[in-house]
Amino acid sequence: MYLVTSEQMRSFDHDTIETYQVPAIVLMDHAGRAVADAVLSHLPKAAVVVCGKGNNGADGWLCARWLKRAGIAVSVVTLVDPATLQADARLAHSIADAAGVRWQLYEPGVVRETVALAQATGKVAIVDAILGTGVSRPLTGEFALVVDEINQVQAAVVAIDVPTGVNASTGEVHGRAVQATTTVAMAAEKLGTAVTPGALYAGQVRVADIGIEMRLDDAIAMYTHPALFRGQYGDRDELTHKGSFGRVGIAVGTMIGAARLAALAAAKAGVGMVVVGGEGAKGGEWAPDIVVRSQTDVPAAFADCQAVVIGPGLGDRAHRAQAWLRQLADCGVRRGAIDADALAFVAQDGRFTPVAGEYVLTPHPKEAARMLGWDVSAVQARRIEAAREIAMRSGAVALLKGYRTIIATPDGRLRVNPTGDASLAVAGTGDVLAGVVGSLLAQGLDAFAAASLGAWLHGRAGELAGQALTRVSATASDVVHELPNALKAYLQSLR
Ligand SMILES: NC(=O)C1=CN([C@@H]2O[C@H](COP(=O)(O)OP(=O)(O)OC[C@H]3O[C@@H](n4cnc5c(N)ncnc54)[C@H](OP(=O)(O)O)[C@@H]3O)[C@@H](O)[C@H]2O)[C@@H](O)CC1
Ligand SMILES: [K+]
Repeated sequence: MYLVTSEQMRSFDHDTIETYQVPAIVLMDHAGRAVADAVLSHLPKAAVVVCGKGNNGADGWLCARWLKRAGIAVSVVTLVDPATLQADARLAHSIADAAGVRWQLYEPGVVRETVALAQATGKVAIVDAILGTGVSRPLTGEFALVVDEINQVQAAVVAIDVPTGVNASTGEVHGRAVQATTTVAMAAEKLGTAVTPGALYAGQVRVADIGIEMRLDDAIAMYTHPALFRGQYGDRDELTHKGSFGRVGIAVGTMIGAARLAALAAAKAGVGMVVVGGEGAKGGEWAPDIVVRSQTDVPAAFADCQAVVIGPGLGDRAHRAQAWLRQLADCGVRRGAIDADALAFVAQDGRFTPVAGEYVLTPHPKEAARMLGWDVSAVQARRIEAAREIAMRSGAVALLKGYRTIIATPDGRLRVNPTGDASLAVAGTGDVLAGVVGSLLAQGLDAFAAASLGAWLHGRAGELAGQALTRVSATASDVVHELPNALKAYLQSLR
């Protein structure tokens, strides 16, 4: 569940080698063995291991030896002349060479030909040992050619640590990347394969314990998991009453449907009371569980709430968001979810107005781009940086929506949400998320917890709606209906 950057990994490798006195070649041999096991699980008759010049390549040479011992017809294609290899990569090559592993120097077409020849005997697997955490620039020349060749042949591809071309820290793709079937990550999954676009290249990620000692602290990113919220959410005993679970205020503007979704979602996520107020509140049709306040003035309607949701369906009333936040703070209301059009009043074109208190901003990539003054394509290529920048500059928790939603805090902590699928790619699901996050904030969770648990529940509800109704037919209302089942899944994983 931990997600590490290249820099963190380098420091852990260094500690293990220097302080714990485990020689690097021992770690790499464990890595080679773990990758060989992953290759064998594809039941190939032959394997082609493609090695680069660094330690990722060293893992590849050692893996080739283990595959040979397992009776697989293995050959290495190397991008550099082994005579020029340095340090541990040189030793790894010698070990493989002494064991009789066959190898040849890369030339364009060689991977394709070697795989085609091997396919005569049965299933073939390719091992990507070209670049790991050391990738530092776009792939060009033979590195680009070999990646294209690997991606064109029909074979299972097992990537060592990260697929070549994926930046292990950021998930950016350096021009092109190996499309892996399986990625075997050493010691911990790299942040770059947890978030998009990197995640789309990694296939199934397995983590191998190769004996690296890791220092785990707040600086380490992780996947959101229910166990993180044990004791904070989900337990209710006989002595609790509606006042124990807070009141959330949902601001209603001109588009009432969005506010209705947010209000229902907030109720299903367990808040003690959902209050709607603002201009559109009185005219709307609300479920009987929703309390409608007659005040059209948002701060006055929500003065006794613990949290607010500002954004869903506000439309052209969103320009008042900033004044509302100030007035709410004066009444002691300093937590909430800010979404949709209201986000523009926190930031636009890179100009930020910081938000004080426990607030969660929930932009989708287009809204994030508008806030930062970036292109949407830049936000999608560098999602971690985008989320971090919004959090740091706004002083609020940023939740950047999309597959593998990223949650960042102003002080640099990071979570990646593992739940959710294409069922959520429909209008209104963002309003549902804002309602859930507001509900959790009103129940007392801090902004980081509310954002990460909110994304988790919302994502799981989306998956469940897709399973019940197909990803094509599932709507935002269906996601609301599945929230109780998402909550059951949450409670079950705490057992
Ligand atoms: N350290 C340890 O003890 C352990 C390490 N382990 C393993 O080692 C991996 C990290 O190894 P690493 O640091 O040697 O980096 P790696 O990814 O092999 O790159 C090598 C060199 O490639 C180059 N290069 C960069 N970009 C390029 C490009 N676009 N196109 C062409 N070349 C490019 C660049 O050198 P440059 O050309 O810039 O001089 C870079 O230094 C890690 O992922 C894991 O698998 C684990 O098994 C556990 C123990
Ligand atoms: K690799």
